[in-house]
Amino acid sequence: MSGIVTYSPAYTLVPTYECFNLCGYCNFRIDPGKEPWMTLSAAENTLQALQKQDICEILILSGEVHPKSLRRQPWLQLIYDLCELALRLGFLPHTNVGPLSFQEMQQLKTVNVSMGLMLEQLTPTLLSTVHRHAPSKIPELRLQQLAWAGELQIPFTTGLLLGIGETPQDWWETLDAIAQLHSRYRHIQEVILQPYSPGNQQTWDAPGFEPRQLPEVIAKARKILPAEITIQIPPNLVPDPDWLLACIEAGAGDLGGIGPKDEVNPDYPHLTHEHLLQILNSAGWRLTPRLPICPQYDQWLPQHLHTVVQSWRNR
Ligand SMILES: O=c1nc2n(C[C@H](O)[C@H](O)[C@H](O)CO)c3cc(O)ccc3cc-2c(=O)[nH]1
Ligand SMILES: C[C@H]1O[C@@H](n2cnc3c(N)ncnc32)[C@H](O)[C@@H]1O
Ligand code: MET
Ligand code: SF4
Repeated sequence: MSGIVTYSPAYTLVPTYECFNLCGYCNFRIDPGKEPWMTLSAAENTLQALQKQDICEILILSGEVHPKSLRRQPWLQLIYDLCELALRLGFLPHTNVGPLSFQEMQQLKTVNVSMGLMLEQLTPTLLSTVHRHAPSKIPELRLQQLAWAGELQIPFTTGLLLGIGETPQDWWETLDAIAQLHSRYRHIQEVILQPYSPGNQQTWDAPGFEPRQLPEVIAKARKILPAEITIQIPPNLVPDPDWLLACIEAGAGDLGGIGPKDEVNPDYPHLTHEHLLQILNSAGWRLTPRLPICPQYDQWLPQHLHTVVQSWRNR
């Protein structure tokens, strides 16, 4: 078999690393109040330097401020302003900053071409293990986000974090839940199958997800999810080229956002573009850049976003 594999040329902006959750596998978070937040002028300098490069997507990825904190509103405002800035400089923002209220999502819809939130895993058993100190990872809360994104017609990315203490049966149940929500709203663009990969900051001591298992999971996910949902895998977390190709053969059609730094997994740098191309081409696959929104969702965009997306499609 052969065909096309896509990726999104992306750069990640981090409004803040501080997070009130303490997921056992996280290598991203710092304690609240430890570091100042990103400033708009720093972001503007960074983004201006990127304008000369072939980057389309700005991924806004953040640690979380508690919904009841007085700092929640300024935090959301910063995220909004960063999206607006990215748009003004010609980029397409995709925000993944944890669970939001319906109103918060509604606001961010006006400055994002798509948004995302990983379900991680729906099994409640993780609430007494890796998610014991992570109220944002309550399964019902995350499912609610997917339903709200559907109601608001936000093109959405979700996914599973594999190897955090769940069983294979749990994978199929989480995938079924995504398929069901999608059949109601038709808003899921892509599902990320993310192998948990240990780093040197996390509190949980466990080996990573075995990447050799990934092709089987992809093949079964491909049967559970409808064909219009793309399965995405992060190539930097599948280190062996043969397993990477096996994942693609099994039905993973997208490699996600690829940029200079994987902020979530800083210990796993991406291959160079040339190396990745060489691996894929050697097996007959073509690697093509894509936008963070699929064409079938363009009609869901507010007019000002529709215009920016059209100009990217015409490049
Ligand atoms: O570089 C990364 N990009 C991540 N992305 C970016 C993603 O690959 C792209 O932003 C989407 O495919 C949209 O183009 C996420 C996006 C989401 O909506 C939800 C989770 C992730 C997780 C990661 C991640 O761990 N590392
Ligand atoms: C942004 C997304 O990154 C994922 N994430 C968080 N920590 C890790 C890790 N150690 N390995 C792989 N993925 C991780 C979670 O699924 C989160 O939702
Ligand atoms: N805090 C958000 C979440 O876990 C996004 C970043 S995770 C490193 O969903
Ligand atoms: S994974 Fe996200 S929610 Fe969990 S501690 Fe890290 S930043 Fe916070």
